[in-house]
Amino acid sequence: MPVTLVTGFLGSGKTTLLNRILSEHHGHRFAVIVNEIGQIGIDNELIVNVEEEVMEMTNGCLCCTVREDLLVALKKLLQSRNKGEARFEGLLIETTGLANPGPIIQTFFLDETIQTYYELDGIVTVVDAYHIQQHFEKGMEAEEQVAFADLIILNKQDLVTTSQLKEVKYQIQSLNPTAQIVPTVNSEIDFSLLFGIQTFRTRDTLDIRSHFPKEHLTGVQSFVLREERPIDMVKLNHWMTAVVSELGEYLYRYKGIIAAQGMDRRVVFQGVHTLFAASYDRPWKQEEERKSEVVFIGKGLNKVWFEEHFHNCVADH
Ligand SMILES: Nc1nc2c(ncn2[C@@H]2O[C@H](COP(=O)(O)OP(=O)(O)OP(=O)(O)O)[C@@H](O)[C@H]2O)c(=O)[nH]1
Repeated sequence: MPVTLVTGFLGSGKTTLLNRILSEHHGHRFAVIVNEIGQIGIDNELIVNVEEEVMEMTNGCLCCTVREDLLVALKKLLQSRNKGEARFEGLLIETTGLANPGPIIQTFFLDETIQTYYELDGIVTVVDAYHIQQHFEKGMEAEEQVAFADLIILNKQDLVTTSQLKEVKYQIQSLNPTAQIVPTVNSEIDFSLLFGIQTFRTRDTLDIRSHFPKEHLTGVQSFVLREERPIDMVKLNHWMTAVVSELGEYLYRYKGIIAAQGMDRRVVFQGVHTLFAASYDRPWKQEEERKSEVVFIGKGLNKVWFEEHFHNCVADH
């Protein structure tokens, strides 16, 4: 069961998106888990025509206090699916103003049942094109949310001019060079884009979309490390373990394709904060240049230091 995490700043258009998913006839059935701080739960009244399964959690912020709740909700959904009470082919989890998706992601890797039945597919962030500048400037968690996304729904396109939209797109892409950006009005996105993102599996290319990374006001930046010589995986693993334990808090996202020494397959490695995983991917193609490329997105990172240490992971160095 593919699972998509949906996040975004207050008022950016998440509920609008979910309502569309739940009410439009698109031939797919999705289950939705929503989360809201406080007693009066989210937009339950707003979630109309609930053919799909909606579960609500009202126990505070999803990222810190209710992981157990999430586990319970996930299992409940599975049970009702197995009993034939609910039919769905994908799950969306809506989170409120999430700054660190790590604990939620972890939930999908730690529990055996969950691991067997669910597959975390990707992270979608809804951005308010009109207000995002303000959110960035005030140093709110909007930058983090943009930084860890795989797909950005750049909503409220109707409220900005073409040149403003272009500027916002440029800013977002320079913050997160690998995210796909889709401008929308009323979160009207092609639903097929929300599933099958497959970040947490492997992808064919790294899709570095921006070649002009820059440092943002609050110190969030991105950079790409490249190496043409084969990498020693033991050294890389050793170094990355130290990096995430030291700097995990500041590392919003990192993804890479590694050409490992003595390995005919590509190694894909990626992580969010302290969670990182490496896996074997397809074999290198004959005509393909075997090189390693890793994107780091984080706060206050010293690119030169990263470069030096990455180069130290070269085999026989
Ligand atoms: N002009 C304009 N308004 C929009 C658009 N998308 C959503 N809105 C409006 O913006 C407001 C907030 O949208 P919601 O979908 O409730 O946003 P949300 O992210 O769920 O908000 P929270 O639940 O507060 O986090 C609503 O009044 C929407 O009708 C858009 O593309 N253009």
